[in-house]
Amino acid sequence: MASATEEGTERGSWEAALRRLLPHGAPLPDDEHLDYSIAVGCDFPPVPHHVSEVESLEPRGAPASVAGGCGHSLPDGPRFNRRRSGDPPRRVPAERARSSSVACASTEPEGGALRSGARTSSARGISSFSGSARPAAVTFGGEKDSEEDVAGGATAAEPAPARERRRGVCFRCGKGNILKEREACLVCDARYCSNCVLKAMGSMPEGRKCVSCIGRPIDESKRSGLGKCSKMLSKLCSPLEIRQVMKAERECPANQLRPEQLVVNGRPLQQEELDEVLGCSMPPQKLRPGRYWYDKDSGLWGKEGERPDRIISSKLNIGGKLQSDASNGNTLVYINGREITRIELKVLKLANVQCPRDTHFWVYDDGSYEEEGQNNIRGKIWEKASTRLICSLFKLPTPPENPSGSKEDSAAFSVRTVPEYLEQKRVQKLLLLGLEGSGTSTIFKQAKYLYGNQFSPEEMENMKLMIQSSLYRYLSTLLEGREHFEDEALEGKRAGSLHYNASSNVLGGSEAKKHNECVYSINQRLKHFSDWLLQIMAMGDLDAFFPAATREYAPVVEEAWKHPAIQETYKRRNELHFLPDVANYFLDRAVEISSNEYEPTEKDILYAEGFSRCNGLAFIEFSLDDRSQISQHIECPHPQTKYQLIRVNTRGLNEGCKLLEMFEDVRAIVFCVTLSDYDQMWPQSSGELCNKMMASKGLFESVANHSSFRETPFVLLLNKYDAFEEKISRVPLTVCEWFADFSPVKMKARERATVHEGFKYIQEVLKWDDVKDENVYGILDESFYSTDISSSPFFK
Ligand SMILES: Nc1nc2c(ncn2[C@@H]2O[C@H](COP(=O)(O)OP(=O)(O)OP(=O)(O)O)[C@@H](O)[C@H]2O)c(=O)[nH]1
Ligand SMILES: [Mg+2]
Repeated sequence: MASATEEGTERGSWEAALRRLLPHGAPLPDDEHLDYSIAVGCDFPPVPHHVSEVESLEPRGAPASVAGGCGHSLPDGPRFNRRRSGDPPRRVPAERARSSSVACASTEPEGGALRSGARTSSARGISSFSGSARPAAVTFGGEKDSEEDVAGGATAAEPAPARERRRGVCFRCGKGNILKEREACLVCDARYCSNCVLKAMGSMPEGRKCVSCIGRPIDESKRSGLGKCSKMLSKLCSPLEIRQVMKAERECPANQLRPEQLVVNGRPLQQEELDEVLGCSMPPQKLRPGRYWYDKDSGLWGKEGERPDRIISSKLNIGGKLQSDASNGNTLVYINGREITRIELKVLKLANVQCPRDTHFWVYDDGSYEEEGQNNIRGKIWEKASTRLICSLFKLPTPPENPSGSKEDSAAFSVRTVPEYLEQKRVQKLLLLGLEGSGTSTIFKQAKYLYGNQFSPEEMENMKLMIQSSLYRYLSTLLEGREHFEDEALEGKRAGSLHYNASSNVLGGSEAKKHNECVYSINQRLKHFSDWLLQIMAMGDLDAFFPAATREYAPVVEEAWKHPAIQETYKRRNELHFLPDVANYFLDRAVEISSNEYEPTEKDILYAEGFSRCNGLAFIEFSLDDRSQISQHIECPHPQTKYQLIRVNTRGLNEGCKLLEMFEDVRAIVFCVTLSDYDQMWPQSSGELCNKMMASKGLFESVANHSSFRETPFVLLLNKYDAFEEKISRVPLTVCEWFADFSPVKMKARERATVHEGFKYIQEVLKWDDVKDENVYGILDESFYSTDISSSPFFK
């Protein structure tokens, strides 16, 4: 009853107001045909004269905040939003319309809001944003506006207002579908379309937050995305604005961790302790609220109950006393009082540290260690490269190679902000994989040359032996092919002459010889050599004969290679599936290569198959020091981001790819496929031959489906494009059934420029992956970013 009376009064008053607007005596339009006026906000060019400004109102007792905030320009959408009697209350869109009908006083944060529609590239005073109190704004009219607009009085610890969510719908205009990009509020996760985001977030003094969420703490799941710009925002704002907003997002006090959120060695931190952790030269990365343990002497740091996660600066006075069960170890071996975990013990043993049960070690921050009470340093744990590699494989931390104790470094650190510093310290692991012959070693070697790593004398020696022994491998493939072609040719000959022989009856000695020889025939001496070599190859004993046999047989190798029968065989190399196209490059110089004095040139090294004879695991670290075109608009990893390129020999990958479990934490997998393999054959594990491209596909699928890489981005490199181009005119692509939907990166591993471009491309993929990091923007937000790599300048 009461509401019916209210509605009657409301109706009477707006009718009276309308009557005053209409010409005298004009009838009121009936409800159904009533045409509402719509006022739309627009940005006019600035007027040349000064327009006096109205002081903002600060009504006493009025709620001091606005939902769906706005800047100076009028928000677009209806100014009047009158509900007709009888209409059901609209849900989310109605609330949004209400917030857009709110008029804002001109008290936006200093520097001005990013204006709707128009982009301003003027610099904004970020320092004045940070932590400044929220400006008051006046609200007019809407029913119960104050209910959701309480941020002005919010304290940092207050939870964000719950918002009604509808997937894919913009929280402000209510439009959109799940495929459209949305920018999310770091506090309440409200998502806005590109038309509304600047209106809803204003000038973003604390980064991407709705105006009503300013001053509130961020949703912790979004912490790792602080300061990482989205594609959407980078399109809407100028690079300068982006930099400032992202800086504010990273550095404003409201977005920082609070000390009590961190419990170290069982005790919550005080503000000074948190400052000490964040301000030290090696702070923990991606710090999130939680319980941690910290070993002051070694700098080891980890989550409570877990193995060490990293090494941070030592000697920080933070938290409580380190407990023996801090990492939940059960090995009866102790480091600085903490019982270490099984994995740590394993690594210590691999590093040749004697550690029987009940050993108590003191370990210092440089890795030197001694047994408790013995006063005798026994060595340094992380000194050897092999130990560091093992640690990185088992995901155990190692101290930086160049300890940052040096004066220069600490001075540099102190002027940098912590987030910048953290970006720099990141080492992103890239795993390089591919079927044998796919060029992984060549890319690895190119990366080594490109990014300033030298081959050690030991590696050079290995390479030399590898090249020398490969001569025999190539020759044996040719000799085997020769035998086969010879048999084939003689059989044909015999079959052809059967009729002739039968009629002529007798065959003289020279005639018989003619019929037992063909272009593929060789003399007795070479035949002996051929039989010997093929026998060794069949037994898989090639390596046992080298380097001893190398020099001794070099002239025979040369003679065999130059023999017309072998040259004829070489002409049919397409039929010899295991003869690589570099065979002639090395066989032409058999004597020179076999000599003791031979030193492989850079070209020889790149042309050689593989990296070393044992072809095990290899890794290098490098950083890309330039910024690509794409990264100009998107906040990207610091140019000093380090990459660790790990190359694994795929021969070790059989048996369910168990080895791959060690590489769970790689940031990306670079999988190489040789384009020119589409007509090659390859022996499967059963020994049966199959198309090599299909074998590559099989390996790719098994790696891509491996449980360790569910979230890992893959980059597919289609390699040996030059060989492919040459082949495609001769052999139709249709001989292979696999050419479906993938996004290729073409690569000529022998050309440095393309390898460099390739790595820059990989860098971009990682950046996109960072941007879409689901922790940051919500798991279901598939629409948030676009990885349309065809827009990449590196996509050719
Ligand atoms: N034509 C051509 N040959 C290439 C290219 N990249 C590599 N190769 C050659 O292909 C052969 C095999 O390359 P590798 O780098 O050994 O490939 P891999 O088999 O993945 O590496 P390993 O498993 O260590 O042997 C070598 O002779 C390379 O010189 C390329 O882009 N074009
Ligand atoms: Mg190889």
